[in-house]
Amino acid sequence: MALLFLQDIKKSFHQSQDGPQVEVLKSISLSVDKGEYVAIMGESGSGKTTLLNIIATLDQATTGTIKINKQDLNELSENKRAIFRRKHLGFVFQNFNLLNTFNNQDNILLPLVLDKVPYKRMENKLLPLAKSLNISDLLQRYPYEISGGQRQRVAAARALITNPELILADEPTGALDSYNSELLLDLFEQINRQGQTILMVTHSAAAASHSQRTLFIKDGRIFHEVIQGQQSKKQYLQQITESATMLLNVGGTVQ
Ligand SMILES: Nc1ncnc2c1ncn2[C@@H]1O[C@H](COP(=O)(O)OP(=O)(O)OP(=O)(O)O)[C@@H](O)[C@H]1O
Repeated sequence: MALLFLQDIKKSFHQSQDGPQVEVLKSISLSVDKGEYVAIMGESGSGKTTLLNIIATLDQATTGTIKINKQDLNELSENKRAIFRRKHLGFVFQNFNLLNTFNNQDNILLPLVLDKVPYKRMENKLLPLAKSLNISDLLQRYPYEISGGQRQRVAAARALITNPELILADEPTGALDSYNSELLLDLFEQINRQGQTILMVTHSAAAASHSQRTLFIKDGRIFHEVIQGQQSKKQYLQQITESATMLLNVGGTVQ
C-alpha cells in the first residue's frame, strides 16, 4: 500500500511578472510504500525542490492527484494543510532551519509545543531520541554554539520527534563535510531499518546510494529509476553514478 501517491502532477510558474508560464513539472507520477527510502536526483533546476515542496504541502500542484496515507492533499484547506504537515511530515533541510533564539531542546520540541503536548510526554520522547542521536549534551546549548554536523542531528531530532509518517529531506548533507554526511546518512539508514519512510532529494550519488531506490527527474518527468535490490551498496552506487552521468549529463556534480 502506497504511503505517498502522486499521479500526473504538473506545476507551472510565471518566470517573470508579465512573462509566460513555464511548466517545471510536466507529469510526475510516483508512489512510495511505507518503509521505503527513496532518493531523487536531477540536474539543477529540474524541479526537485518544487516537487518536494508540493509533497510537503508547502506549495500546490497546478493539476494532478497527490495523496499521503490516502489523504488527498488537494482537499485540505490552508489551515488543515498546516496541521497535516505538523502531524504527518518531518523535514530535514540543507540549511538546518533551526531558530537561533531557541536553545536546541526548544527547537526540537517546537512541533510538540504547537500541538500542546504535555511537558512530561515531551520529555519522555526527547530524552531517548537525543541519546540515540548523540546530542544529549547539546540540548541546553543554542544552534549557533554547535557544529554543522551537530546542528543537522538536532534538525533530525526535530523532524523525528512527532514520529512522522514521512521524512522529507532536501539536500540534507549539502552543508556537511564528508564525515558528518556519512554520520547523517548512517542515521537515516538506521531509522529506515526501524520502519521510517524517507524521501530525499540529493545531488550526491554517494548519498543516494544509501537509499533503496533512486529516481531521476529530467524535463519535468521521472524518466529513470535505479533499484538497489540484491546489489551491494558499491554496485548500486556505480549504477547510480553511471545513470546520472549518462542520462543527466551532470558528471561534474556527481560526487
Ligand atoms: N516560486 C517560483 N516562481 C517562479 N519560478 C520558480 C519558483 N520556484 C521554482 N521556480 C523555477 O522552477 C525551476 C525548478 O526549480 P527547483 O528549485 O525546483 O529546481 P531544483 O531541481 O531543486 O534545483 P537545484 O538542484 O538547483 O536546487 C527553476 O527554473 C526555478 O527557477
